[in-house]
Parts: sequence; C-alpha cells; structure tokens
Amino acid sequence: MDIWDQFFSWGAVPGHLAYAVIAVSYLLTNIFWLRLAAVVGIGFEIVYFLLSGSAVWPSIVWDSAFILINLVQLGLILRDRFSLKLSADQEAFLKPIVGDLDKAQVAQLLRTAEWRTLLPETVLTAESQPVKDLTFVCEGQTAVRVKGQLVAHVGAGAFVGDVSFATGGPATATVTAEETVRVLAFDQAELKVLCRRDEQIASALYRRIGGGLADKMRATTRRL
Ligand SMILES: Nc1ncnc2c1ncn2[C@@H]1O[C@@H]2COP(=O)(O)O[C@H]2[C@H]1O
Repeated sequence: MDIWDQFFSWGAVPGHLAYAVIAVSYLLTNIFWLRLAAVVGIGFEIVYFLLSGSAVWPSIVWDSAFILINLVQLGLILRDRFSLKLSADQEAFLKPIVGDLDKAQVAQLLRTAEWRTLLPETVLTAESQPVKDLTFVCEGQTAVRVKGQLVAHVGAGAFVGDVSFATGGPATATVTAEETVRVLAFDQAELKVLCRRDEQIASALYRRIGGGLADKMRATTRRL
C-alpha cells in the first residue's frame, strides 16, 4: 500500500481523529478543556495503534500514563469547581478581581483568602510595617493616612495593601476602617505562591492591581 492509500484508508480514521483532536487541544487555553481534549485525542491514538495490527506497546503504555495524569488533574479541577459555593453578593464582589477565570481557579484563589467584617477604627495596614494581607474592599470606606495626614479614602472595589504586594516592601500608609467594612483578605504569601503556579490567575490579579494603582495615582495627583 502506498503512502496515500494508507493515509486515506479506513484503518487510518482513528489516527486522523486522534491527531486532529490533539491539534485542537494545542489551541485551547482553558486548562479543563485542554486536558479533556488531550484525553480524547490520546484515547483515539491508542485505538489507532491497536487496530493497526502493529500495536506499539511502549507508545500504548506511555499514552495510558498521559491519560491517567490528565484524568487525575481533571478530577482535581472538578473537585475545586464543585467546592465553590458563593452567595450572590460574594459573586458580585469577586467579579472585578476574577474576570473570566475558571470556577476552579476562583476556588483556588479563595483558598488563600478570608471574608471579614471589620469594625470602625480597625487598622488594615500600619505605615512602615510589614503587610500580611492584600485586602479587597467589598463594602464600606477606609481612610489612608501618611505621617498622620489624611491622603485618600479607599472604598468598595479597591485594594488595600496592593503596593506592598507588588513591591514586597512595607506599608506606605496607615489604613483604618472609617465605618463597618466588609473585605476579602488574601494572605499575601499564599497568594504569591498561587500566582507563581498559575499564570492566568497572576495575570488577572496583577491587571486588576495595576488598574487600581493607576486610579489611586490619578485621584492623588488630581488633589494636588
Ligand atoms: N495615595 C494613596 N491613595 C490610595 N491608597 C493609598 C495611597 N497611598 C497608599 N495607599 C494604600 O495604603 C496601603 C498601605 O499598604 P501598601 O503600601 O501595601 O498599599 C497601600 C495602598 O493600598
């Protein structure tokens, strides 16, 4: 059989399906669908090897290992997705931070954070001191003071602790709650580990932080 006969034969169909699905998986950016496509594609490849009559056992064994790895990872993603339970207002608060991240990634993000209700006068950051949390303000307003002087207010939809998170330095200001404030407090150290592991999460978060810092800078210079 020459090359073209073999290429267009019925026996080659599982092979074509396998490589077409694997090619599609290379185009996917959502990790869940990418892994699922990889499992289907590699599965077809095994069928192709078995039907071709010249079963290549080292390839079949390695293919099976790749499928197993992807299935385990898919299981972990599904576990994360189903573990995510949010009230409607929590979902609304999160929307600006998470953008179009997958539910499983949102669940991972939330594992580094805690919902808190802060009483008036609670100190979120103390000037020149290390900052433990990157705090997203969901409701209420905070006062930002430098050397005792009020320089800004940070309210709903903005971060407190974003400068230290981005630079690794101490707090640039003392921030206190001016009223009862509802926040989502991310542990900075845990969040950095997660950002190193998942570039999509890192990019969504840093995009939000960058936009927020630009808004703060604009507001500060407008007041000068
Ligand atoms: N000029 C400002 N306008 C708004 N927020 C500020 C200003 N200066 C400092 N902050 C906030 O106060 C926080 C203190 O801790 P960070 O320096 O980590 O991050 C800082 C910002 O979130």
